[in-house]
Amino acid sequence: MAAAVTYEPIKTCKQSGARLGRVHTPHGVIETPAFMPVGTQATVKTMSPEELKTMDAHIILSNTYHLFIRPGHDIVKAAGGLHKFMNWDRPILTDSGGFQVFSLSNMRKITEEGVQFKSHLNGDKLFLSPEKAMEIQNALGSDIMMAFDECPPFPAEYEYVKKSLERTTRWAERCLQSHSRPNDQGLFAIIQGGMHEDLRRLSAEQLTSMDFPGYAIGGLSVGEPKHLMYEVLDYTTPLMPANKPRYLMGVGSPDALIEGSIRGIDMFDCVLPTRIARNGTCMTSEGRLVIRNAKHATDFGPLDPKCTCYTCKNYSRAYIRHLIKADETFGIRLTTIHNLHFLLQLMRDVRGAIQEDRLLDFRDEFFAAYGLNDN
Ligand SMILES: CC(C)(C)OC(=O)NCc1c[nH]c2nc(N)[nH]c(=O)c12
Repeated sequence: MAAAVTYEPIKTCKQSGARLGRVHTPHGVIETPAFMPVGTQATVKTMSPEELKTMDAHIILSNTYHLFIRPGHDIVKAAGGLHKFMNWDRPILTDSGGFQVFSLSNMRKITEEGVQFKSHLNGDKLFLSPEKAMEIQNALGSDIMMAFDECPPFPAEYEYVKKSLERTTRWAERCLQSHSRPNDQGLFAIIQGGMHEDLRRLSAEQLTSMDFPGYAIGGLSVGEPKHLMYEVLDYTTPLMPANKPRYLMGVGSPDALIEGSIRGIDMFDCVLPTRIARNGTCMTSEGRLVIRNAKHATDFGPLDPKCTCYTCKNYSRAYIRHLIKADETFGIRLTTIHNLHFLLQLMRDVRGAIQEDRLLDFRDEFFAAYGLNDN
């Protein structure tokens, strides 16, 4: 049966305190710090598993809430689980659905028991709870499962955030109890607490006392200024066990991936690269490039001269601009391949810089070329 999910520390960067590691899972190893492409509905939009392997993605993310409402976790289970269903034999992390319910569903009622809400697809009345979220994730068979939490809105009242994190802790306890895998294999808890140091500390202490295999920081990248996110990381990551994976949820942009790695984060996920690709915005070593811009109409060079991805090796800005303007599907496949490769390559470079004890120098070099205020 499935092995546990364990963290193997490899090295700490002498210059920055960032760390190199490996997360071992039943479906393989993840070199960290790592970026996880998001495949919300059992596909990283427009990408085949082979293309994801070509760009060396080690793990992808999928969503409990989305697969629960469509096609239904019973169908995925009948297919042999999510790996088989989507033909991906490397690690999968599933988010627990709590966050999606709070961000997607308009009508919802939160009680101690769980969350009543309406499907954003057809308005059906639905209910998610810690037990239901674990039932769904165990049916999907993901390697890493997230506890069912509440991500409070930003900004939020101190008292609301406090009550919310305490319920999130009680929900995490219930996830542990209802997890069908022995010794909570692969179940990560999510530290909440908003932008308040004492509440982040309270959430971390309550959750680390339950000894989960891994810990995430939720409730960030919710609209707060970047410096505030980094401040929360400065005092929250040291509260997380050094011998367990640290996952910063919903992050992020190139600068946030570097700054988060410097603060000891091991895993990141964000829809940014795939989402902006669909409107033709590309991340390049000189900053963002909006391919629809007329100046690219006769530019027969690659999106990024420094990039080695399939798109940059074979197609020009002029051609990609044409496809995007013509709303040709191949166009967003090419921009998606490039953006995902760009972030996966960035993480390879971050790991290389940690290996050479020079991550702060790397950050300065990257920002000088990319532009400080990317988001
Ligand atoms: C607005 C975006 C999505 C960029 O970030 C966040 O909301 N960041 C927080 C976040 C992302 N995914 C989560 N999953 C869960 N269970 N809990 C969370 O708090 C989060």
